[in-house]
Order: sequence, then structure tokens, then C-alpha cells
Amino acid sequence: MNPRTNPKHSQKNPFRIALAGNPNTGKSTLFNALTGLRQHTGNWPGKTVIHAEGSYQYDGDAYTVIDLPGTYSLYSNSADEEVARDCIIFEKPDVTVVVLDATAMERNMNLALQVLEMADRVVLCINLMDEAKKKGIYINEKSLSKKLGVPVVKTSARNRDGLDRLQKVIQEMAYGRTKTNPYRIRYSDELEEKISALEESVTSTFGDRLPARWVALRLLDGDQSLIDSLHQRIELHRKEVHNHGVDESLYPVEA
Ligand SMILES: Nc1nc2c(ncn2[C@@H]2O[C@H](COP(=O)(O)OP(=O)(O)OP(=O)(O)O)[C@@H](O)[C@H]2O)c(=O)[nH]1
Ligand SMILES: [Mg+2]
Repeated sequence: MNPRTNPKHSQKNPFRIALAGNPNTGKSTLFNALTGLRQHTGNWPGKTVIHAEGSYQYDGDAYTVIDLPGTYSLYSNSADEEVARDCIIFEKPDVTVVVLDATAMERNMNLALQVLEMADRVVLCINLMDEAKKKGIYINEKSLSKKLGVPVVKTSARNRDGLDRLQKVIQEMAYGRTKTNPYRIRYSDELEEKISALEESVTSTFGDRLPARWVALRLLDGDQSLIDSLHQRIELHRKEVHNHGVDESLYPVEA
């Protein structure tokens, strides 16, 4: 369950929803449709460069939406990827919505699988369904949802099709009423052994504040940017505790 005791009408404590996905999948169009704002959209990749926030009301609750830059991966290859990665693992949104292009599912699935490794509260939003229909592409969302272990919703954000259902699915997940079982890739036995060993060290250092398996995978890959980010956060936390004796639960990383 979501930790908040009385989330209804909690305007000061909105649910936080992040929109992640490949460039050009319609994240900002969806963001604008949900929030009524005017994030810049257009038919070329890389328009959203820093994360933008907006809000909407649904069924008496307030939601903050974070429009992340479009990325093909979250492996810290660029500033955009770091922004998206840090949001998902450190800020821990109540729900991460991965927006996919229905006409390019295979390419888009790479990022979706990465997000499924990083978070439990994930919704897949298959957007540009109008384009897919024109091209005769059929997507079986029930079977996809079963295979990937998270809800799948089809939308055409430009026409506002499917937005009601998406908001309902987000609400259910934000309240912790949706059980997910995110698909995690299984590697060779040898690699899995190393992942497990590293996962234990990650958990003993960070508790359940970070997705241990995902951090272990990135450490095995030698992700220096993630290591730097972890160091920075530990250092920041140490300083805060030293200066103000702040509540540890406010910070994602233990000293
Ligand atoms: N036909 C159709 N076009 C859409 C839909 N959603 C978005 N688009 C168009 O797709 C293009 C890209 O949309 P954006 O919302 O800017 O995409 P984005 O994911 O924010 O892109 P980045 O910020 O680069 O990651 C724009 O031309 C939109 O009008 C949809 O459901 N159907
Ligand atoms: Mg955008």
C-alpha cells in the first residue's frame, strides 16, 4: 500500500508520475493532454531536454507528472539518460509510465525492459495506436501484460484516446492496489551467481532504497556515472545529517 494515510484530496502531497520512453513516442503530447500544459512537442527526437513537471486531478486526487527526456537506454551514456535514470531510482515516482511507439514495439521494448529491472510500479502505455492501426499492426495488450507482469494500456495521446483508462490504471497503481511482477531477464548461471553476490552487498549498504538487482547489473557493467551518483548522494546525506541531524527516511541513501 502507498504509505500516505489519507491520500484523498491530499493536494499538498500529490502522487508523482514519471513519463519515460524513447524519443518521439508522444510523452510530451501525453503530458500536455494530462496536465493542460504546453510542453514543446514535435516530430523530431530530443525535444525534451530537462525534465518538466505539471499536474492534474483525477477522482479527487492530485497527481504531479514528470515529463522525462526521451532516451534509448538508461545506461548513463548522456545527460538525458542520467536525468531519466536518477528520477526513476532516486526520486522513486509512485508510478513510472513507459510510453512506447506502437509502430516500433521491438525497438521500444529495450528501454521498457530496463525500466522493469529498475522499478516495480510500472505501467506500459502503448501510444500512437492510431498510426499502428493505419499500418495494420495489432497489439495483444493482454498477452503482453501477462508476459511482462505489469499493466499495459493503449492510447492515442494526440486524440486523447485511452487517457481515461490510463488515468484509472495509474490511480490503482498509485494506491498500491495493483500487484505487479515485472519481467526480469535471466542471465547465465555464472552471471546470475555474480549478480546475487553483488545484490547482497548492495542491499546491505543501501537497504531497500535502491533496486539492488539493477544496481548490481550496472556495477558489473562498470557504470562509472552511476557509481559517481551513488557517491554524491552518500556524501550529501552525510553532510545533511551532520549539519541538521535530518530525518534519515527523507534520503534515499544511507551514510
Ligand atoms: N498520430 C499520432 N501522433 C502522435 C501521438 N502522440 C504524439 N504524436 C506526435 O508524435 C510526435 C512526437 O511527440 P512528442 O510528444 O513530442 O514526443 P516525445 O516522446 O515527447 O519526444 P522527446 O521529447 O523527443 O522524447 C509529435 O509530432 C506528436 O504530435 C498519437 O497518439 N498519434
Ligand atoms: Mg518530449
